Amino acid sequence: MGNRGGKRGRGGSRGGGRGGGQRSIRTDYSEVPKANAQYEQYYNELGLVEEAEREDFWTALRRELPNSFRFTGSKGQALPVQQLLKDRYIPEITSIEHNGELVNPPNAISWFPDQLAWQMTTPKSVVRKFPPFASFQKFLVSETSVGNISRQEVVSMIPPLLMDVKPGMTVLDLCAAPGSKAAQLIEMVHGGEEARTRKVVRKMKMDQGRETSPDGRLTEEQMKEEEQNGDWSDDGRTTGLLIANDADYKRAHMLVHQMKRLNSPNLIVTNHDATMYPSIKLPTDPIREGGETRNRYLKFDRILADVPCSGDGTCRKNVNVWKDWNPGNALGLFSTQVRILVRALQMLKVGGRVVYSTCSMNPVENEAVVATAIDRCGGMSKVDIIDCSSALPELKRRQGFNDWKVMDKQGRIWPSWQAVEAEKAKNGEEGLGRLSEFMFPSTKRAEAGSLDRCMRVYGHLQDTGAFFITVLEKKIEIKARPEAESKKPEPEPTSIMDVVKEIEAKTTNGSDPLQKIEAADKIVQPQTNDYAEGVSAAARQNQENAPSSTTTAVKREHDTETDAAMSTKRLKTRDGIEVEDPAPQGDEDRQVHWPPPPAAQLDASRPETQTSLPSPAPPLGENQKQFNKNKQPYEEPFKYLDPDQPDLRSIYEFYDLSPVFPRDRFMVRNALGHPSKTIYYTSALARAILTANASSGIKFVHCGVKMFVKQDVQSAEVCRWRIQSEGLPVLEAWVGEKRVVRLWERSTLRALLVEMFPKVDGKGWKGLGEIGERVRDVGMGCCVLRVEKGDGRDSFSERMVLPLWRSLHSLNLMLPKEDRKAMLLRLYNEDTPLMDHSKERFHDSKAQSNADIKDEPDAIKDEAETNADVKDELAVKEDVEGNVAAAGLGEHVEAREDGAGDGDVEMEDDVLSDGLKQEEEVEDGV
Ligand SMILES: C[S@@+](CC[C@H](N)C(=O)[O-])C[C@H]1O[C@@H](n2cnc3c(N)ncnc32)[C@H](O)[C@@H]1O
Repeated sequence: MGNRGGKRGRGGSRGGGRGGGQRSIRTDYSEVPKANAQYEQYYNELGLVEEAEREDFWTALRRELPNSFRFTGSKGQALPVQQLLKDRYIPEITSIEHNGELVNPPNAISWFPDQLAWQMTTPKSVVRKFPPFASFQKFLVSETSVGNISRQEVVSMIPPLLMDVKPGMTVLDLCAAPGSKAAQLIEMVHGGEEARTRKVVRKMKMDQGRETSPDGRLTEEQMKEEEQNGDWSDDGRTTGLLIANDADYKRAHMLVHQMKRLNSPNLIVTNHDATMYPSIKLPTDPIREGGETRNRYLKFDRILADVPCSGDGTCRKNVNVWKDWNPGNALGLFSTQVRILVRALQMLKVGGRVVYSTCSMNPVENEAVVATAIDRCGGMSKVDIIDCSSALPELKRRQGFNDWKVMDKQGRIWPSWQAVEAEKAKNGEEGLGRLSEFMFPSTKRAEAGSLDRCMRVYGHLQDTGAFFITVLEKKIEIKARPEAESKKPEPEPTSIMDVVKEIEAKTTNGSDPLQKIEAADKIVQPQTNDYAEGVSAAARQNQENAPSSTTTAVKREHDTETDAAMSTKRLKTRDGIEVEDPAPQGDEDRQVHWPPPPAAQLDASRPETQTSLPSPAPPLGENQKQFNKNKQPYEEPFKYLDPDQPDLRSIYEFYDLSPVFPRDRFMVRNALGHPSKTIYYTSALARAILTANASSGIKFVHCGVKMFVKQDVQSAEVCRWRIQSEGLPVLEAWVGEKRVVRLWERSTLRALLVEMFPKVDGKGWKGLGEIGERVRDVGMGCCVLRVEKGDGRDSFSERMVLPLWRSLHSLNLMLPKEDRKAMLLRLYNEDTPLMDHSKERFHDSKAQSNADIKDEPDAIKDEAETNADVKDELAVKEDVEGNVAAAGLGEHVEAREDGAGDGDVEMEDDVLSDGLKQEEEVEDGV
């Protein structure tokens, strides 16, 4: 069920739904009774599927969910991994017998592009435990941990596909944790990037006469043609952005963990309540510099609202749905879902798309939400439902409902709001309090008759979970009515001129009391507290149960942020009523979000310059942690380095970094802005956003790819900053030849993977084969190891780039151990133990000569540093746990005791890089 926070919502669950990390404890699926009278009665009476399909529908829902996974499409390296599945594991799996029958191998999902998504009928629980699957299971786990595979439920892959994301777009995922769809979205944002940047570099080298015969042989004309089609403005790097958000602090950090595998400099993670997601400021338009500065706000090309929901479509995986399903779950979430969708539509560009999705089958959480949100935004002339019936042609689906009934929390089923009102008048409100008019179909609303363009996917159609998806397009700028007004007829259109005329007509002599300006009411409707009793009750409950403890804090922060955003676009009438200044509406560079999110209470009396923004965290002493009023640790600020900063200059020089590579995107995360341990890199747009919103109160929890990490060195000539493997794909093409080592033979790489510190001094280099001489001469410090493609038997079919460290006596491939193991398995089908002879050598050398002993300890430290990521993850875990402890979230315990979902607790363990457990987290991707 959706993350409703409150007593049980934070980590607990009352259903099997999604939204709060709730998942069933690992229970034997077959042992759980799969019956729930209300669940079955409601959906049968609703006619969710036709009579003839009903049995198939319920039979599928009672069967354990098949296993599914997806290859990372944007990573060149993921494609050979996909090939490996076909060549090595499928033949292996087809020979396995389980329960006396041969196992069905994984099949590519027909409607997913490029055979990147796969499904197998054998449930995950069997693959995990049955010994003959051990090597396949190891493959899945290790490739998942390095980002080549994502374990994701099949139906969860649909919404991102329908978003039609193109590289260069700005995308927002409002409810993103644990991040399976966000991972899909960031892959799309990076689509084609690897090939583009390689082409740009090749062309540059050709222009400089350094490369005459490029592989790929792109002619000038071809380059020009491609340039017109792709995202080439930043030398082929994608200029797009994904902001992935989750209201739950702990889950936002899980999201970071999940997304980090994909190493994107174009990703920002935030931690806000999506119902009042703050407007994100952009840097002031340079054209206006020197003149009047006007605020600009980011609007998005694509937004995903994969909202918290009751999750009753996940009963094939979350067995608790059967036990816990009750109609109140959906009724209580309706209001939050509407608010999230309306806020998404407000932040969308005209012409942009919002995809609304749930894994619930209940029309109250689906069609009713879509209809209400469209209605609040002014109807279908403003927001249209896109007909996706011809998209993903092989995907079997059903149309959305134009008509439905609603089950109240006592299990009575109501055909219409009128029937509810009649019952209320006759017998009182008992059991009807949560119902609202907006949960029912209405022939009066503009969307009537169009809801069949919504998309429903059921379990029996292609052996999956169930999902609801709707694609909305914003036709023109909207002014969403606040909830309080939704029941009222739309006010007559009016303009600021009417207000001005009325003010003039009512000019007073100074002693008269100020009079009310009627025309202003048509622009700004006075807010009342409830727009429908039922909804307000649900809204109140949602407010109480708001996810995590962020809500109150966000509200304050957001109020002021919104205030600031609004201040330039509002006029104040003489009686103190604020009205909208229509002029800026037409002004293209002002991104106006109107009205403010419903919960934001604007304080009109506050002068524009005065804010109550959360004060930045005071400077911390080492190892000190400071907590905000919600007992969450302050996030370290994001500080960009001056391109001429001395550490950066030493980096440019040592690596002979091309001057073309941008130098103003390096960032550190500490209040002083000093490069002390790690230097990150972000895209230009991410930089613009982090800088423009540095003191806005927006809670940015992650941005940037680790590019350089500080390292002890053995000589003053060696750069103290080594290239981190995450950042290497972005940087490698721009590193000068003097720090590049090339490798062609499989056997050479194998030796570097197995032996952690092969010897290079003395005659040691001779044992390193083709790279021996080069590494002997390259000079100490970090280098780029380029693994090149070739045609021979001992050649590679894929190109790879890895960071290498040359120390005084040895070499070290700077990869975490999990990555080494994953590569050994992928490239050599080996589970060989890694060898580390450095300690023995260190002791030998210590016995022989003191002069030498500096080297190996440093090398050992290198390795420890190589695992800095693992350490960082532990730090995240500490933060997360600190937060949990500080906030006193006893709910986790309660959730465990009552046998409901303990997903969050389980997921924390995942952060410990325990491959098997990690797999569990990804499994949560619905
Ligand atoms: C269904 S899950 C999202 C799954 C995710 N899109 C994925 O594909 O992995 C819903 C998420 O919404 C978050 N959430 C709940 N209420 C929210 C709110 N008001 N604003 C933002 N996020 C919220 C929950 O913490 C939960 O992580």
